[in-house]
Amino acid sequence: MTGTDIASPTAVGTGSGSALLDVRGLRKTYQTSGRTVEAVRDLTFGIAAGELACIVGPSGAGKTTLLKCVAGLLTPSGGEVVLEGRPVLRPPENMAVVFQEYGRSLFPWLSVAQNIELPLKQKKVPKRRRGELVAEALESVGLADAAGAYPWQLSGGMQQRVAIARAIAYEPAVLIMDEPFAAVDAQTRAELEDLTRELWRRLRMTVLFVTHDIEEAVYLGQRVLVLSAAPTVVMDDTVIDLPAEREQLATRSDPRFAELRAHVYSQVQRAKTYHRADRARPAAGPGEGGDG
Ligand SMILES: Nc1ncnc2c1ncn2[C@@H]1O[C@H](COP(=O)(O)OP(=O)(O)OP(=O)(O)O)[C@@H](O)[C@H]1O
Repeated sequence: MTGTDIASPTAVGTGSGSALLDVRGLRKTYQTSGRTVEAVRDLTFGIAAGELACIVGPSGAGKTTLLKCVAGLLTPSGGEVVLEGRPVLRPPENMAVVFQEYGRSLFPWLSVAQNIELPLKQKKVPKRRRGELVAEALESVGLADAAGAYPWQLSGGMQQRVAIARAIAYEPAVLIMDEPFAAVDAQTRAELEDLTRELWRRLRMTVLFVTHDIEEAVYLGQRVLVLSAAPTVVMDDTVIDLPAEREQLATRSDPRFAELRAHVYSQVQRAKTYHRADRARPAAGPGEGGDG
């Protein structure tokens, strides 16, 4: 399943039946005005309960397509996504998504607290419990004082904290994050990365985190999956064997961090041309096990 053949980073098996989230032979082809775009060719991997897995890949690799299928927002052309043993056919109740575009994901006419409370109302959480969850979530992201503010009164980084608070208040089993920090400044980004890891460890959620940023993937993840250029397959799947306690300066200057970053970087470079080079060869290797 993996293109990892160097001695250092550890390759892991994927697509196991015991995973909380299983992506099995996923395919997605878009049909638009007579044009056919094969976005995802064959994706098979599994995410274990409580795991924090990062996904990287070249632009246009199909990361968003994958996440939309996982979140039940898009119907696959083939294969399936299975969550807790059940096929995902619509947005699952126990999943929350944080998108990059925080500006568009929060309702400007609702206060911060009301934004966080809205999905809880839809989930029919009793009023008293809703209040507790909103307060706890705001406290967790360091925004206890901003409950009554409106999103447009907050900085970009604060708005993204609200989006994270809304996701965790929902108490999802799986948290999907689609390039959530791409639009914030470097300092805020580092803080939000640490917040993500802290919340993940404390709340024991399963997190699937998509990013363009290889360093971010290695810093955050327990595991990094590299997708090829579209039509997409999983090219590489590497365990990030850094200590669980991560710290921006110390972790990033760890020689092991540099090795892992170099490995993932080389895989992403390979991913960019994978299909061009692969066309001449029969379909095999990374991604095998799907239905092609
Ligand atoms: N609605 C659509 N109709 C037709 N083609 C689409 C549609 N959405 C995505 N695609 C195509 O599918 C491929 C994968 O797109 P996708 O947005 O999933 O990639 P991505 O890895 O998320 O990209 P980026 O990193 O640039 O955000 C691209 O070739 C894209 O043009």
